[in-house]
Amino acid sequence: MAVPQSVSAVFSAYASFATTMMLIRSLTNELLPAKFISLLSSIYVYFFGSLSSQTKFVIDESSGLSPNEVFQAADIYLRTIISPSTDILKVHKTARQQNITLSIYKDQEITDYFQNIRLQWKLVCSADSHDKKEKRHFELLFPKKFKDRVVDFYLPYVLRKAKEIKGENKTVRICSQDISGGDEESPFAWWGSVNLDHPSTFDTLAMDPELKQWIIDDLDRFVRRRDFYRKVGKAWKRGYLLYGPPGTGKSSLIAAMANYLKFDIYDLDLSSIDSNRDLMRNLLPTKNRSILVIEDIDCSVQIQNREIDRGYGRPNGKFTLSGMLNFIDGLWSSVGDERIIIFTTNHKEKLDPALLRAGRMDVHIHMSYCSPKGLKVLASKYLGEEATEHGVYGEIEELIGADMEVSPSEIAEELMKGEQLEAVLGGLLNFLKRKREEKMKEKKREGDGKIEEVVKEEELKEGESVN
Ligand SMILES: Nc1ncnc2c1ncn2[C@@H]1O[C@H](COP(=O)(O)OP(=O)(O)OP(=O)(O)O)[C@@H](O)[C@H]1O
Ligand SMILES: [Mg+2]
Repeated sequence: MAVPQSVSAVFSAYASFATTMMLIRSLTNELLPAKFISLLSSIYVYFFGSLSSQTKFVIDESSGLSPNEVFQAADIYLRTIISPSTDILKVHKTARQQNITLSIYKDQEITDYFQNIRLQWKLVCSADSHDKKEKRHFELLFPKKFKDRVVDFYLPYVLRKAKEIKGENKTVRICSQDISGGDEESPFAWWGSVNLDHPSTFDTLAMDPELKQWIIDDLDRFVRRRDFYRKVGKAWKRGYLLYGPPGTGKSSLIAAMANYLKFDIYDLDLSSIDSNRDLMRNLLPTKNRSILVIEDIDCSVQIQNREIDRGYGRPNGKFTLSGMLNFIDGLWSSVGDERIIIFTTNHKEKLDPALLRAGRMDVHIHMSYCSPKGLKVLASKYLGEEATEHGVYGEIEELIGADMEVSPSEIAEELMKGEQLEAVLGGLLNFLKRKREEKMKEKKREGDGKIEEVVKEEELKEGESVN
């Protein structure tokens, strides 16, 4: 039952009064009428509960294989309400963190107040006799009659607060099966993680500005649409296929997306996955608000189309990419929220058509060779705005505009070769000219080859007709 704040404040005063009166009563023996005392005590019990009417919630660190988000949120939230009276605190800071963090230590209690409800948190640790790993859970103690309010309002508030705090301090992490796990950030052995130190942001990405803006808007829309996905009964996920030649920024775009959304990246190596069960074991511990990345998908196709007869997976069944996607869809519909999946490939034409079918991947993004607009971003980022006003720049721009197939990564490499504007731009111009010459020679060779083939074919035909 909801209690208006002002009313409850009045009764709060009454309650302290009642407690005091009861104390006086026990000391002075029947100084106040018994009926009055009993009335005051029942008011106290109604609004504030008594020790015997307390409820305890137990919040385990994980539920099955998945981390328990309420535990994680409580861990973060409680750091912000530690009171000066707490006796023991845990102090930590990794090399990359800017500030020292204080957090609750085992068996320590922290008191919180929410809508006049007194809530007592305690971190309890116990050694698991099974795998000798320490098991942790929080206990949350509060008056029984507020159970609904705690579930409906307080815990969502803790989740929300933790999300805000995480957003402010979040360092984006990249998780991979190749990094050994089991640390505090990734307690499940098969996903180790390190901070993503990729400096790529949408600001530094050289690509068509309209396409860039479209992607940013698409991401914004995606994170805003929780209710929409719920309403239409779809898993809250979005799939992107990034395709294009090497060095055009596919991996950089993924890093920019992660840095923009502050989502962790899970880098999934399909060659290490044998079956749906194996895939499930890897995907279940991944967190919400994350990006699952599968790079060079065209190379994985062969691996994944192989027969499976290792005893797990379907014996002699096929584990295909599109089957895998169906599986991920199903899994995420039931346990995942706010997930992004990104495939990259250098050869879109080699992909399984089932994967390209409409609706499979929501968005296909072509990362192409550098355009004059892309050049501008790169030159001003690497050399400063003045580079684009330099005389040589116009020549470079012209070459790039004339259908040159040069990747942003090749240009970036040239731009890093020195600090002297003139020398660097001159170097880039020479590089482009050399590249253009090579290409012309190659075309000529191809042309000559074709002429030779035609001549040979005609000679053959003549020979046949003579015979
Ligand atoms: N569009 C771009 N904008 C800015 N820098 C870029 C861009 N593309 C490439 N680079 C630079 O080149 C490097 C390599 O690019 P990246 O790894 O993103 O390419 P890729 O498309 O993933 O290549 P691959 O197909 O070989 O995986 C990046 O670290 C970055 O410095
Ligand atoms: Mg890449």
